[in-house]
Amino acid sequence: MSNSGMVWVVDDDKSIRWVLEKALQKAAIETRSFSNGNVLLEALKSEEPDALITDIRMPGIDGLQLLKSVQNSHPDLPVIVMTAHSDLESAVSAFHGGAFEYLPKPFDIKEVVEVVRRACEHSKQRQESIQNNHVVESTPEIIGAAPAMQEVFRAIGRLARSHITVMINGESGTGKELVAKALHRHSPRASNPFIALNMAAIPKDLMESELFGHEKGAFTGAQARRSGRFEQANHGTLFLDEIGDMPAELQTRLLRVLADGEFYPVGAHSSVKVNVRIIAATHQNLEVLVAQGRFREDLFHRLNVIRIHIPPLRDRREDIPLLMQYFLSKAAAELNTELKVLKPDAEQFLKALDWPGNVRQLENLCRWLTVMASGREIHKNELPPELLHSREESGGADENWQGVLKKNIEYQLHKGDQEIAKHTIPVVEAILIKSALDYTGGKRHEAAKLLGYGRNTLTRKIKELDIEE
Ligand SMILES: Nc1ncnc2c1ncn2[C@@H]1O[C@H](COP(=O)(O)OP(=O)(O)OP(=O)(O)O)[C@@H](O)[C@H]1O
Repeated sequence: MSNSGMVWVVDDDKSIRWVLEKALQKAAIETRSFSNGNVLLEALKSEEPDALITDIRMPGIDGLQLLKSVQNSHPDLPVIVMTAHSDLESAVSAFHGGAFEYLPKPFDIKEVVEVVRRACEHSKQRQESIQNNHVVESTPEIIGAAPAMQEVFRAIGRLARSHITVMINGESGTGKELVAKALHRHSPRASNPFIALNMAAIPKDLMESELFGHEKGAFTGAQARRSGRFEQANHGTLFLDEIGDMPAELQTRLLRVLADGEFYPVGAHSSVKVNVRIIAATHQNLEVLVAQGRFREDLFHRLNVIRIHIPPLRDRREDIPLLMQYFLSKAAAELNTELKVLKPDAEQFLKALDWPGNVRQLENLCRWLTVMASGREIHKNELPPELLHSREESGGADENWQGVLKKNIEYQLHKGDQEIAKHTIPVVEAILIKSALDYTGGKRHEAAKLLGYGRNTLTRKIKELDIEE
């Protein structure tokens, strides 16, 4: 089995198999495809992937039968079930049949990669914990030298040994879950479960039973009693990601559970008591949601006891090289290949990008580079084309004056201009002096000091360059 993750895909539709293969390979995940479930079940007798993606509707053995069969033979193998959106019934069955995740069609490729990666991670953690003979929560390091990250670390330290509710704010991929795990690990609950649930990833109809569990027969497909995440997190921590996506009725239920410490699973007649620490996270501005009447104010206040803000990556660019080094060595170890090294031109370029997907996007890029870059050293021109272009499209180069200057010089060269330095340097120098004079309100003495020129030099240059004051 590969270290990076091996996923088996079963779908009778060749084009879907092709799309999935391409997307997963690009994300450095190995794939093997099957056009029907029986062949896959046969292959499972001799080999085991990290995760399985199956369609629901297929000729021969269908997705749900396959799920059932795999559950019997390989109960710990994560199965991801794809289904058309209209098929809610089957989605409910899939979820409660024990599918790791359900993916509504038409699916978003990014989402597929994300879910598969999570499934592989899940598999790996389980294998590690089996090897170590006890359940271990993997303890990834949190990298961050930027002052804002140091502030986050201080907050984790100050909150250690506490049971207090925490709200984590930050864009997607900034590391909210990582911080939540760190809070858990440094709490008195560390030896009890950390359970994460992403409100944005679960179909609304399934959320209630996912959180609170259900009794046998509570609804179609509920063949047995199932404990909810609250119960699973008893004495531990429940991480509620994307809390802003929680529907109104559930907000009310959650508030009641937080107040009473007990709840009724769906279809149950007796209540369950739990002791759970809540850590909530969101990329949204909950105050705005409250003002719009989309989030309960009383629940907001209950959750918003302590707030930790994780800044987007573009606001802590100094961490980009550190994170890249960390992820490149992690990817090299995982993939059992040589460590790739970024050359300064590539690093400079990456440091200046905006990273809308934050740390997660950076991590994915490092995996991609580890697999795709041909040599040990990575130059700028070996970066994925979409990254190189994103900069041009967003006009990002304009924010970078060296880039603009470079383009201008290239243009002059192209035109066949002569004595380019002689023309360019005075222009740059004039901008330098003019800005300093504007800044000091025309005080030459101060401007000279700020620029590092002698007073006389500045006077001479003002004259030579014909700068108006
Ligand atoms: N400071 C960091 N150091 C090392 N790894 C990090 C850091 N921040 C994030 N990561 C990694 O980046 C990935 C995304 O982080 P995480 O899942 O915690 O983000 P998130 O904010 O919870 O995202 P989302 O809101 O989309 O769920 C994870 O693999 C995580 O381990």
